[in-house]
Amino acid sequence: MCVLILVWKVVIRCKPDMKGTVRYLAGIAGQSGYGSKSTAEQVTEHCSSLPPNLTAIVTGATSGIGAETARVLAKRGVRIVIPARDLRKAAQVKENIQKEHPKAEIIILEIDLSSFASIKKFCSEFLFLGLPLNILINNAGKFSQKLEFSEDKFEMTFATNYLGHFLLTELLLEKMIETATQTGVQGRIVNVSSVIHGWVNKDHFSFNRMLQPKYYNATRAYAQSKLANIMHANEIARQIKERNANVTINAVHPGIVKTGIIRDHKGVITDSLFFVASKLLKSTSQGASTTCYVALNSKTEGMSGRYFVDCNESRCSTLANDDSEAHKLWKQTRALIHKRLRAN
Ligand SMILES: NC(=O)c1ccc[n+]([C@@H]2O[C@H](COP(=O)([O-])OP(=O)(O)OC[C@H]3O[C@@H](n4cnc5c(N)ncnc54)[C@H](O)[C@@H]3O)[C@@H](O)[C@H]2O)c1
Repeated sequence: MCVLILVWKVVIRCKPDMKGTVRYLAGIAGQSGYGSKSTAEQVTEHCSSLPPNLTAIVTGATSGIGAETARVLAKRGVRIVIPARDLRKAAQVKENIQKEHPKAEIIILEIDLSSFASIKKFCSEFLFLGLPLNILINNAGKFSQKLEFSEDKFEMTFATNYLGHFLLTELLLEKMIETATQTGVQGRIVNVSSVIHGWVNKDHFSFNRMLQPKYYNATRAYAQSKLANIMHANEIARQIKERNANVTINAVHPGIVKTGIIRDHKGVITDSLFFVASKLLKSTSQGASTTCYVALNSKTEGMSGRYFVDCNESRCSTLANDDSEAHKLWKQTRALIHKRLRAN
């Protein structure tokens, strides 16, 4: 019974379109030819002759979906930059990838995405290397069980998942546009969101309350940050289009994947329930497929400001699709971050 409720909550309630739900549960491929069972390797199979010297930054690549994304992109010949808090874990990921692909070029740099100062330092260090930047995967994610505040005094889940990636994208966007202009290769940004963004309605979407909530609800904070990830992608896509630049930005839901973030979500999933429910979850390779599809597959070239699930374009919530709300959120976020940076 519990498992049925969990499936109902996570899969059915979160999926705005029933056709997508049926396709997901049955593992049927969608229009793209890929579906919920496709792996990251399968969706990048045709990418063996990519342009040389491609560089990707993959946040949160020390575990789960990010580690698999980094592995598969490296396998296709992309140079990988791993921004990591835990340098030992990053070194382990690098070693694992290079065991499989000895020629893989992996660079590790320190970052804490919940700290503006750390993000600025990472970006200066990366830009100092003089490398091109073709792909940015905003994948790192946090699901804080209790109310915690970041170094900059913002709620931790929102700070890590949204504010951090907002600043990272802002500081790297010009480099991506410059690389795309010089090489003629389209730059691609992927914001890893979640279907759970649909749980947030307009009443709960107050910027100030998200930064410093009075009554903390872990699931709501996570859902808000994931909604903000989609709105960020939509707004930046609009701005890039206005500039006529050759960079795309999209948001993805990776599926419900067997990773640390799900295991840590004890509020909904107890240990025994996790064991049963894990049989229904995607593997990390399936979980990384939509990110890799949007980051590398030729079928997504030129697509921007879209939302993908199971390697197919999908519908996101009405609020996530609201252009004026997205612009408002972008303005508020930018003002807040710059005020904080000036004060530091
Ligand atoms: N697993 C799922 O079912 C699921 C579903 C929907 C969305 N997602 C999203 O997928 C992404 C990847 O998560 P995952 O499932 O692989 O979980 P995970 O816990 O294995 O990976 C999260 C990664 O983010 C990194 N990270 C967290 N806080 C950080 C910080 N302050 N600075 C730098 N790095 C930080 C962690 O070190 C880790 O490498 C997340 O954005 C998550 O919200 C996951």
